[in-house]
Amino acid sequence: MTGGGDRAVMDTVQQRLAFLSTQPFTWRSRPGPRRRRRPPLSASRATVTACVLSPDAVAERRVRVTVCGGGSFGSAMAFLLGSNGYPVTLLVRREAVAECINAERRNPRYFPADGDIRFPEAVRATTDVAEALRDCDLCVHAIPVQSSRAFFEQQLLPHWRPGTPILSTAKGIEAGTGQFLYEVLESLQPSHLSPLPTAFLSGPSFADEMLRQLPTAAVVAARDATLRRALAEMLSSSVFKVFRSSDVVGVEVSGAVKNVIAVAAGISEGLGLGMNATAALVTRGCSEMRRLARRLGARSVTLAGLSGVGDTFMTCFGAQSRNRTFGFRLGRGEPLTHILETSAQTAEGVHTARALVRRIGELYPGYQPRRLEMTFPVLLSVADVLEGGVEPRQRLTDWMRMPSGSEN
Ligand SMILES: NC(=O)C1=CN([C@@H]2O[C@H](COP(=O)(O)OP(=O)(O)OC[C@H]3O[C@@H](n4cnc5c(N)ncnc54)[C@H](O)[C@@H]3O)[C@@H](O)[C@H]2O)C=CC1
Ligand SMILES: O=C(CO)COP(=O)(O)O
Repeated sequence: MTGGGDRAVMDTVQQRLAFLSTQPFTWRSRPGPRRRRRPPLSASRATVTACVLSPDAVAERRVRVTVCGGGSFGSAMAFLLGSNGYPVTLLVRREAVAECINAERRNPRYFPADGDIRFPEAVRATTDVAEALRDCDLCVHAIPVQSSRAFFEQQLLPHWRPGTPILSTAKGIEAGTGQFLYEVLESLQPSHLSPLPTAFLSGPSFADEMLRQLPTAAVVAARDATLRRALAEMLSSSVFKVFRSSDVVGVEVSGAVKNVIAVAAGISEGLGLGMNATAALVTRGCSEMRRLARRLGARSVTLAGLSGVGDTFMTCFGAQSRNRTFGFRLGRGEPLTHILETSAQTAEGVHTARALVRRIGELYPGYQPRRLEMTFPVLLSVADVLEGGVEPRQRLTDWMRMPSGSEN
């Protein structure tokens, strides 16, 4: 900026900034047309319970946490909450894993043997579910979706103290029922006990990066404002930034659907179709995610947030994503059964893609199959490919030939 006009502009800007810095900041909402907020469908049906995590207990680190599931994300959650000073019990399935965690402070399967990552002293492990849940004030659920209902019914609920909040981190749809995990939890509301206070954590958060204490941001969704505030405070640290949301449906639907889009992105890369095709699939997949989630009552802003496009971008383009890797191997021509047999960890998108076919059919009852295919081409194509009925490349060719109207 050298001209006199530019200098005048700069002077004005500086004067304005100097003026503003002397004024107390007050937020005034701009008058505008009144918007009617539509509550998420199931929010209106849900019972909101009082939060049992008192601000004092949170601030004084007195909340006793039990993390169910000693896989990669359960370990990352135990590490995060233990590092934040809360006493954590990690419920694992194998005695040898519990012993290694207690003796060496590392999970033998997920912590590099030669690395220096160690659980803080606040974390201890057990295989005994009764012991793990006995004095628990907060239960963090990190077990894959397909095993969740059986775990809740057979292990968690018999030992659950009424009122103890459950924070779910699993992302997917139950194959047998077509239910998202928030719906599974709603369906389990024990009538003889007080309702389950539930919350959901989602967002772009690879477990491995959390263990290496790399900066991560996520969103915690709950219908109870006190619960989400307490959880956000417990989880937040200098490397873990937590946003809050009341849109449980949006956070849960996007967290599940992004795994299917990641399988599509992986297939595209495995086929060597190039970044143009992959970016197009991911973008259109996000439109389908938005359409489906809105149908279920989600808010658009959630789908544009961390659990929506944020996690979708990371999972679709991050090399360590298991869903993307699954799709990549499929695109390279490996048989599905072989990939399933040799995948050590959970790729939730596989079951979720198949369950979505049923769920989409239920949500759009008047639609003919062809119309559904035009409405959800990416999501339904992944299911078709996984069912083995169609070659991935053929599906993409079909999609390219479909009429494309306005972008929405
Ligand atoms: N790994 C990651 O970066 C992230 C994973 N998630 C979600 O967290 C959930 C769990 O994923 P991961 O920990 O990555 O999977 P994982 O495959 O690493 O581990 C799953 C763990 O669950 C345990 N498990 C399975 N069935 C069980 C049962 N019936 N009872 C007790 N334990 C059981 C297994 O023993 C295993 O330790 C998934 O829904 C995933 O989408 C969410 C965010 C990030
Ligand atoms: O959900 C995840 C990170 O947010 C993990 O994705 P993957 O299960 O594809 O590895």
